[in-house]
Amino acid sequence: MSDNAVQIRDLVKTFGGGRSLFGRKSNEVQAVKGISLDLRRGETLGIVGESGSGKSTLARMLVGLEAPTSGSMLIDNKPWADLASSGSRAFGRTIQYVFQDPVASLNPRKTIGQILDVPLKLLCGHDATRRAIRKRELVDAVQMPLDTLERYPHEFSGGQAQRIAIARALAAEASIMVLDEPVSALDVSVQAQVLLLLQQLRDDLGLSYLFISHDLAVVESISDRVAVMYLGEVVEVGPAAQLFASPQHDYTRSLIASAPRLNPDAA
Ligand SMILES: Nc1ncnc2c1ncn2[C@@H]1O[C@H](COP(=O)(O)OP(=O)(O)OP(=O)(O)O)[C@@H](O)[C@H]1O
Repeated sequence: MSDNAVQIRDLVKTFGGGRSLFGRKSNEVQAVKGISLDLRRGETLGIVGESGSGKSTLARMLVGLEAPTSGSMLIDNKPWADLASSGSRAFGRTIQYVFQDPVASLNPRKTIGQILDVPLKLLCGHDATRRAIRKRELVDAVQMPLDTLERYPHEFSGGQAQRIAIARALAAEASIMVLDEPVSALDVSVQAQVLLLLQQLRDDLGLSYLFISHDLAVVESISDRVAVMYLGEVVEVGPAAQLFASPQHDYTRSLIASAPRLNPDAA
């Protein structure tokens, strides 16, 4: 048994490279190039890097939406391949994904109660009575009023919709969450509230977060440790305060230098 929530070793993901119908070889893109990384239990590990550095590909592999080309992953001590062979239900019970665009991630034709019913029924197998109790607990956990359950996604602001998406992720009772730019679509004041909620939930429920963002200020504020990705590799990983105060890698230094809110000289 490992003490880590997630253990990643020599992970590679290559796209393309196959032959088209006309026999032409498509260009190969190595989106993830041999990453080894641990997410410790109870921590928030920030992942930063510019667009195209492979952050989302890494996230998608972790939650089973994409298969690795090679390497290994242990998620809550379960080998990735075992989760994949057990189907999406096994992934859903182990690791949950929260996306950037909360409104688009919620089915517009269903009430929030019906949306929360899906994981409660399919992943947890709860009966109607138990589901009704859990739904109340979930909206309460994300500090939304009870009548949320009867309303539709379009009735909520971006920040409220992200709280609901977080409630849906909590429904599965997985202890690991991959948060892919979860506050990037929100106003700064709303961002702070959602980040605070995420921190409270992590501490109260003993969750572990992999927190992906372009926004270094957000990552610095929420992360215990930070990993910096560049062209599919992790070039630096360390405690957040240390990494931002004395970055070791040239790429980390240039990333910090170009972030206005972290570097007053750049503004
Ligand atoms: N399905 C795919 N097919 C082909 N190439 C892909 C696919 N998904 C990602 N890529 C490529 O892999 C590389 C990494 O992309 P990825 O989306 O993981 O980066 P990212 O750091 O998450 O970027 P962003 O912050 O813009 O989301 C890019 O070059 C991208 O074009």
